Amino acid sequence: MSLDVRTVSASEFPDWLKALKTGFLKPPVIAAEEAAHRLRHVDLSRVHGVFDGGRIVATYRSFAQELTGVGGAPLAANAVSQVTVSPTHRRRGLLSRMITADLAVAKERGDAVATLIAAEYPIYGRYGFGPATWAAEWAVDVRRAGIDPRWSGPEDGGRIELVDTTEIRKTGPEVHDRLRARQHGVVSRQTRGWDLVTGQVREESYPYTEPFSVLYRSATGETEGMLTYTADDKWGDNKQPLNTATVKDFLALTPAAERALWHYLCSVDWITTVRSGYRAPDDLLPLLLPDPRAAQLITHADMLWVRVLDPVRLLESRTYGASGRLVLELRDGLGLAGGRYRLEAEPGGASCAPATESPDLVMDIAELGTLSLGDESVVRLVALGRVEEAAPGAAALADTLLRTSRRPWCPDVF
Ligand SMILES: CC(=O)SCCNC(=O)CCNC(=O)[C@H](O)C(C)(C)COP(=O)(O)OP(=O)(O)OC[C@H]1O[C@@H](n2cnc3c(N)ncnc32)[C@H](O)[C@@H]1OP(=O)(O)O
Repeated sequence: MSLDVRTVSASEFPDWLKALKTGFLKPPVIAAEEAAHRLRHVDLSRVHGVFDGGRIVATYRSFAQELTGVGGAPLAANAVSQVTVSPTHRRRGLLSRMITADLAVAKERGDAVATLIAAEYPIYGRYGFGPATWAAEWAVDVRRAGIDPRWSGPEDGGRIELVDTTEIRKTGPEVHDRLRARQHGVVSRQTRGWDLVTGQVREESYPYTEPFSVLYRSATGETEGMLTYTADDKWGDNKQPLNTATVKDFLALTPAAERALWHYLCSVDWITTVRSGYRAPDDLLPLLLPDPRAAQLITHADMLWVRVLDPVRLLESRTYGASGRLVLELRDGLGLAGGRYRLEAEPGGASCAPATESPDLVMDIAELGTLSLGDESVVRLVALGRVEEAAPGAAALADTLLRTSRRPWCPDVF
């Protein structure tokens, strides 16, 4: 029987969710209320399923997103999510069928990039995605960190306030939007995401524990940071506290807010371990501790993957720390964004246009995705054999132009 790839109707959506749960190894049941809530937050014209007779055996969804590029300009992104193929139908090319069709539509629509968080590293490179941001997680042994046990709040005139999650639901989106305007790698967060992380909507598929919530307000009263965390209420023998605080959401708009919120969390009485959640690999956390070795790196892995659809828009919309000219030859097996482009970059702006002269650098489109947010070194990619340096010195010049002093960060999993 032939397999039918098509969009899903509202009445088919609960079955689509069951197929999604099957692919993600979650119990394949869905409460009517959860299905109804999820339905309100999807654009069904971008929800695809593969039908085998009456059964949905693969799921795929994309949605409109904004990704902050280097320098703060938003890029229109096709966010790819909820990709599954049931174990009965794996490795017959179903993912390839769904994603190649969707990327072509995204290109047609004019999206600059496609984005996703990869469940497993080896899946998406073949479709032109490259890892563009990385995430690190630390476990801090608070007792060894050397923080002054008498600390009682920021010394810079700022304040840390405990608030209810209803306040986070109100204030959080604005903090996130302000962060997005200044931090490359951040993606827009969906309303449903805010409802779930603040417990406004409870679903069986999203186990929720009410977190502790704090805001950092600067000396002038501006809200410049928010933190939510849970604690596990654990005690050891001999009545010693052994509590782990786990960060759920940590958004800081300024270094002062970032320092104050970490200092606060590492100073809560009874907390002996802090798990940081996924942070940028150059987060201030380890180095702001008097003894950075108290922070053990427990995760270091790829986070946001980017698939460039429009190299001209990507390269013209970002800022550059230096001036230079490079001709890039991009190879694209899906025929969406390949070609030769001349980039003329200056701190004040850049132009990028199709070119005919010989290239300085030759790479697959996935490598441009990896370089898209300024995180990776072209010199390193040349050393790995993933970028060809056709003109001597071009890789070093590209690093001077493309890399950023602070690393990109994507706080959201979608
Ligand atoms: C953005 C997100 O939603 S991430 C979530 C992704 N989903 C999951 O991880 C859930 C569990 N896994 C699955 O549902 C499926 O295995 C999928 C969706 C990852 C792959 O679906 P399939 O239909 O089996 O992929 P498809 O047959 O199109 O494979 C295309 C190619 O990718 C390769 N591939 C697919 N999945 C994987 C994987 N997990 N690891 C390594 N290679 C893989 C295939 O071998 C094939 O290679 P080839 O072109 O050299 O022959």
